[in-house]
Amino acid sequence: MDTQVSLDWWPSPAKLNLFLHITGRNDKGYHLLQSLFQMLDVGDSLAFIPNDSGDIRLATAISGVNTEDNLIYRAARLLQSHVNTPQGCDIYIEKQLPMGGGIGGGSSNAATTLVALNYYWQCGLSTETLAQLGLELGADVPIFVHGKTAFAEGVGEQIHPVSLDESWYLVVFPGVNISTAEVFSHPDLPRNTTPIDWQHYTFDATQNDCQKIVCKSQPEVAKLLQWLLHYAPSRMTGTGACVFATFSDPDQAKAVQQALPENWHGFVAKGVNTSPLQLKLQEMS
Ligand SMILES: C[C@](O)(CO)[C@H](O)COP(=O)(O)OP(=O)(O)OC[C@H]1O[C@@H](n2ccc(N)nc2=O)[C@H](O)[C@@H]1O
Ligand SMILES: Nc1ncnc2c1ncn2[C@@H]1O[C@H](COP(=O)(O)OP(=O)(O)OP(=O)(O)O)[C@@H](O)[C@H]1O
Repeated sequence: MDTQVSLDWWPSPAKLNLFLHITGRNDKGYHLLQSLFQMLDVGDSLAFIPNDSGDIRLATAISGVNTEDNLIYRAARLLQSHVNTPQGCDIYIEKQLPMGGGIGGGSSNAATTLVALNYYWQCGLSTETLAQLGLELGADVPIFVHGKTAFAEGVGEQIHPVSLDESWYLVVFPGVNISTAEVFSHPDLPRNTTPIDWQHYTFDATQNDCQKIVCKSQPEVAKLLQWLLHYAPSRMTGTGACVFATFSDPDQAKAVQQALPENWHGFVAKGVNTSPLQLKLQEMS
């Protein structure tokens, strides 16, 4: 089979945390957050060929990630056992997003897998049920299943969709990977930011509570942030390492991208209120 022409690609978009406040911890030690998740129109792509054998096979390997640990494989297995289907799948991956960048690559891949296989295997699960299932794989999976730009609270499972004005983002990876678990276990991480009323959100009155300790332990992130701040309002996303700069005009974002020093790689993306994954699902239904 010529897979190049016959594969039907499903988008697996990136997100930005426009702000990230840590307001406490739950009884499992997980951090309670408030965050504004901005969906982007850029990301990875996945394609699925269902089979009757029940095997889940990753046709494309991700360097440094074992199949059993890959969130795509784990999402497929989780759904398969939840609905007890005899069906399996071959899964193709076009990876674009840097791993450990704070832009949600792995979580988004898991969400796309749940949504697409729910469609192909005709499981009939609701978006809410898929989101609850996704939470078993990672805190950010539910938000990607819903596929809406949204305020999120709790560990990311309480979601309030919002409609933001059109913005463009230059997202830059400083070339260092950051472990989410390490940031959350740092003794100096602020953990008691006063909760805000998300309906009165402004960029200037918010922050990323992880940014200070990451900038201290990874000077390259601090350097990148200082560089971008000369051009536009900028902030780290998630637990790093990517930093984004915000523009109302895509040409300005592209001009700054052109000016990036050689060791930093960035992409320009549009902020969207509905994710490309949700648009694909609507197109298929
Ligand atoms: C900070 C965010 O990037 C915001 O988008 C996410 O909430 C992180 O989500 P994620 O990468 O899906 O993280 P997970 O894979 O669920 O968790 C990785 C590790 O980070 C810690 N963790 C994660 C999320 C959270 N709300 N509190 C935590 O303490 C836990 O030790 C966990 O074992
Ligand atoms: N399909 C996948 N794509 C990317 N990473 C994966 C995948 N499956 C498992 N992982 C593991 O998850 C780790 C975190 O990757 P990911 O790209 O989700 O980080 P992130 O962008 O920091 O996410 P977040 O913003 O949710 O914290 C990787 O280092 C990798 O070991």
